[in-house]
Amino acid sequence: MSQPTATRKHTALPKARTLIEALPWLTRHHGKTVVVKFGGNAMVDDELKAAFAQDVVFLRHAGLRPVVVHGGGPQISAQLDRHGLVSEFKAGLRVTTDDAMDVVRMVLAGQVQRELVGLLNRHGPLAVGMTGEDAHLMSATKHFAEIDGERVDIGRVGQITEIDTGAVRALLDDGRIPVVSSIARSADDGHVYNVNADTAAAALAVALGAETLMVLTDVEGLYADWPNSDEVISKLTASQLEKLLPELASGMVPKMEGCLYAVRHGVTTARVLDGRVPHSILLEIFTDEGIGTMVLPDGTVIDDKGNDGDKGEDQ
Ligand SMILES: Nc1ncnc2c1ncn2[C@@H]1O[C@H](COP(=O)(O)OP(=O)(O)O)[C@@H](O)[C@H]1O
Ligand SMILES: CC(=O)N[C@@H](CCC(=O)OP(=O)(O)O)C(=O)O
Repeated sequence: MSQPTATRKHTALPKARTLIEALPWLTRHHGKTVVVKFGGNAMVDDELKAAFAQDVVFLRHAGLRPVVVHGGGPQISAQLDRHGLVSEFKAGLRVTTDDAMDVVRMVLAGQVQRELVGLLNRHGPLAVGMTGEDAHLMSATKHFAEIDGERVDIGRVGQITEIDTGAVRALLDDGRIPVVSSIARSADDGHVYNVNADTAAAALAVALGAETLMVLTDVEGLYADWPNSDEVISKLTASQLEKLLPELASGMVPKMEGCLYAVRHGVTTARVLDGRVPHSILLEIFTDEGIGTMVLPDGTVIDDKGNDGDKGEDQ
């Protein structure tokens, strides 16, 4: 019998290279908890939402423990509008009247969460939806906004006082994917509170001892000089971010405050990603590229090339 003279050229070989590129990241993140916040502004179309669900299921099958916290600001505003209620934001937070609270809860828990759970569960019996009310996941007291040194009443907006991670951990241990709406049970008056989803995601990441907080939004990352320039800050330390905070506007305020809180309380990296890019989660976690903005704890050395102790180190 004759021996083959040359190795056959397999057209699928680049796919193997892509898979192998992911190996160090698979090793690094195995068994780690990742809190992924999916912002309402990033839920642009059905295709993107389906790609988001695929990525999260991929993380789960790759041995990570993903937890989804979702937003829905634009969806809430649209529904309020249909009810003839106006949307007003103060210090980046929705002024939430009792009537608006009913709408917030209906849209987040009844629409956005249900849709994401449905998309994830196309891939198997994985996702379980919950709000902060379930099993005392998130308790809150009334939050007052601070504007120009004044304490301003913004209605039923909550400040998280306690997180009971028991139910989320039980779901993760059972191989499920918790999908959390940012509504908290009230620790002071028996009702519920509206919590900004970035704030909720950061608090949950800390309480779970997550390795990564990933925030998907509708911009490429944190712009150094928004809205004048599209230069994205690729990496910064907690202290560098703290200095920038007073210059930030609108939705970026709770987002970056959340990232800062997370890395100051044990989360290894907090990242802001462009949710409009299909499969941005996989690109960020499993490739050498790294997209968006990464916030690292103080003490991480970032050199001129933007290298640090994360991407590229293990190669
Ligand atoms: N420095 C900045 N870099 C990027 N975006 C910024 C910045 N400052 C303010 N923004 C605004 O913050 C928005 C993202 O926050 P938000 O609208 O709350 O999104 P999400 O629904 O994803 O939470 C961006 O679309 C942009 O308009
Ligand atoms: C208090 C407060 O502002 N809550 C937010 C909750 C939803 C949210 O945060 O959604 P995004 O992540 O899409 O912005 C709101 O009512 O819009």
